[in-house]
Amino acid sequence: MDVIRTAIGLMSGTSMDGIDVALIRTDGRGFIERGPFMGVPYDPDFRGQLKRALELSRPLTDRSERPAELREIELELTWRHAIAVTAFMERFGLSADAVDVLGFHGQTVLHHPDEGLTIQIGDGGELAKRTGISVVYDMRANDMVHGGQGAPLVPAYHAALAGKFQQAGQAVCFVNIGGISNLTFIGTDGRISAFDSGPGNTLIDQWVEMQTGKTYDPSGEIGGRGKVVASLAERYLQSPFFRGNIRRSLDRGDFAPLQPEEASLEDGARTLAHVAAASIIKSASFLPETPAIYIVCGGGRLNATLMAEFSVMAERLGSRVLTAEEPGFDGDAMEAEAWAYLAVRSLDGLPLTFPGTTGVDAPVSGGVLATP
Ligand SMILES: Nc1ncnc2c1ncn2[C@@H]1O[C@H](COP(=O)(O)OP(=O)(O)OP(=O)(O)O)[C@@H](O)[C@H]1O
Ligand SMILES: CC(=O)N[C@H]1[C@@H]2OC[C@@H](O2)[C@@H](O)[C@@H]1O[C@H](C)C(=O)O
Repeated sequence: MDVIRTAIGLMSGTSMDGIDVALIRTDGRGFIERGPFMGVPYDPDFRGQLKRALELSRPLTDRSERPAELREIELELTWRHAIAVTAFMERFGLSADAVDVLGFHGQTVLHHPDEGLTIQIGDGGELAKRTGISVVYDMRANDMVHGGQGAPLVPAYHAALAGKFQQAGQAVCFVNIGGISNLTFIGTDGRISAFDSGPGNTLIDQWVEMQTGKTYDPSGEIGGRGKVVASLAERYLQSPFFRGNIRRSLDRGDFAPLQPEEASLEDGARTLAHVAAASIIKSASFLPETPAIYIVCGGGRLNATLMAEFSVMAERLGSRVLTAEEPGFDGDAMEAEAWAYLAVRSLDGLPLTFPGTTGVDAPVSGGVLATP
């Protein structure tokens, strides 16, 4: 029998809004028992430091390079993860020896898949030392070495969750609407097809923050009061990214922010919510078939304006749209759970990525193990 391990996944995503912490028990294969979840938001000062890390990383050409200021931010990020793990274990009454492994994503500061360069800051060795728990980190690099785009990695977990839909003969597509959105299609025959689908919340967040100081559009209510400016929407939707399914993954900076003079606050938020929804539909045209069901995860599912647009577009094409919670998942915890799952797979040398997910030449494992 395969070993069942207890793993905690740690995700600091492209929205840079905080650390998601989730626990699962899994054999890294078909057995998954989902445990508790906790979100630890970043304060504005640290969000500022992460934005600075993106700037500092722009000129880097070697993924291990750490200019002094970037290294300081990396250590601060790592310590914040250690504090988040400790708080999580205290809250849920767990001791360090009850957890086999931490799956540590770190923070993506640069992602140029066409150049084979992806950089995540986060020091796995330091995290293992601080928490007393083994850490699997740097899970994207080996995929790139083998011809993949280094993202998305969550599809292996989505596929493991999709069993019940497969048994019901339904082709299902997970949609993660984070800073960037990504899709995982699982056919009735188990076939996986996955890729980033376009801008998610990042453009909306940047727009709302620039105009109001709020970091996002709560429930999509600002956008809900606006109208779509077709010419602006088209500017995004005519991007070459949507013309072919060659580039499977995106960088946070691939779509330029809307400029303040280009729209009113409300119309800008509405237009960008429309762009986020339409991007998913455009990219979904490259899936092997139209999914019977979309399962929506990530913070974007809480933007009612975006969700209303997406539901209308998807239903017109014959698909049903469910939030992750409707079939019993947790849309906030999904990526952190996935990082826990991938860490366990890494320990067992199982593939993390597949030709149908990152475009890697053949299924490969990945991740680096650090012990306390
Ligand atoms: N209540 C809410 N109403 C509207 N939008 C929300 C709400 N809560 C979160 N969001 C949006 O979700 C974003 C965070 O989503 P999430 O945590 O899924 O992204 P991420 O994991 O950082 O990104 P990625 O998946 O690209 O790595 C926020 O930046 C915000 O735009
Ligand atoms: C390079 C990188 O960090 N990419 C993220 C980003 O955020 C969403 C999308 O773009 C996805 O490709 C990926 O994250 C998820 C967790 C993944 O790898 O599956």
